[in-house]
Amino acid sequence: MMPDGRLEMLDQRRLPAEEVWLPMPTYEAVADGIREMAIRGAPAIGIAAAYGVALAARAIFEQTSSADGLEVKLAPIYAHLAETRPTAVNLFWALERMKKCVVESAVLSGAARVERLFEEAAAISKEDRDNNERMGRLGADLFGPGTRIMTHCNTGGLATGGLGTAIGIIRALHHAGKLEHVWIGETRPYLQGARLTTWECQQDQIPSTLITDSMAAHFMQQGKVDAVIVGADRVAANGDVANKIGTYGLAVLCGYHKIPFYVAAPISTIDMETPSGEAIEIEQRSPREVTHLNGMAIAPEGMDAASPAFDMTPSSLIRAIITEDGILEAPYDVALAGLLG
Ligand SMILES: CSC[C@H]1O[C@H](OP(=O)(O)O)[C@H](O)[C@@H]1O
Repeated sequence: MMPDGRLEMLDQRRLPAEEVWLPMPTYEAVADGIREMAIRGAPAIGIAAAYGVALAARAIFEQTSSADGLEVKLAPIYAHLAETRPTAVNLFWALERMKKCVVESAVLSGAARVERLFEEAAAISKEDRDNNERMGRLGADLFGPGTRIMTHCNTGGLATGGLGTAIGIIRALHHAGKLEHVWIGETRPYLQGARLTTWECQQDQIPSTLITDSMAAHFMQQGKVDAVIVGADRVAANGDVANKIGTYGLAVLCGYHKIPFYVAAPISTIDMETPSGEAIEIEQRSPREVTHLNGMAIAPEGMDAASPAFDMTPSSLIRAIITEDGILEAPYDVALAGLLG
């Protein structure tokens, strides 16, 4: 959110080559940005959707000179934003929180009510930033000096409201002088690792190496990985985790190589309404994201391709789930219920 009240988002599809800020004048623009992954990352998607609701309320007020009846008038906007991507629970968590704010702000009128919604969206973003810092400190305490971490996808500032989840822990380790190296998985097909995590690590001068997804097992076998830390898009009530495609394979490799596999996730990514990983909807994206790279075909014309954007890691493969309010261990159903009281 710019000082003059305009919303802009860094177009993550253009990184690392170009830093292009996209104006987000309407909730439709926000929805397009989420759907097309200009903005991506579970917490960041939730924050963007929250601002999308506030933008819609401002448009209604400007068009009708009234902020009355927003509870009804915003219903199609919630639905439009909810249809963008199905897996990251943060999107739905943020929309529910904004719905609650809309109801509670009915005591206000006009511009004051609209301003209250922007304040709530800003609060969601700030809370995520603060949560990242707490999660970073808690996670960094798990490791000693000379730690070598492997990570997948992008879970940093581009994906959250702050320093990141898994990358927030990596940053905390680096700042504590305990991080020897980070192995960054490229994360085909969108290349969040190759394009975004590398960009963030270079900015912070974090010692790191980009590897292809197919190299992960090799470096584990070479004894060069002390732990794997990844993010999450949805944590089910039994501790199963949906995260970027390729996560499950890393967890299985960790089990074989006896390397601890950690998930870093804020409480806003925990979904106690979903009993287990089987119930999590896995987003299926365009096969073109697999058959093309920067618009250039890398597979024969007409070749079918699968493009599940996420996979599900069973809780049995997870050493601990690191949240801003504590580090959870199995049995996760008990630990999660205890955390969320
Ligand atoms: C802290 S980001 C969490 C999660 O979101 C990413 O998915 P996407 O890039 O498709 O939005 C990835 O799964 C990260 O681990």
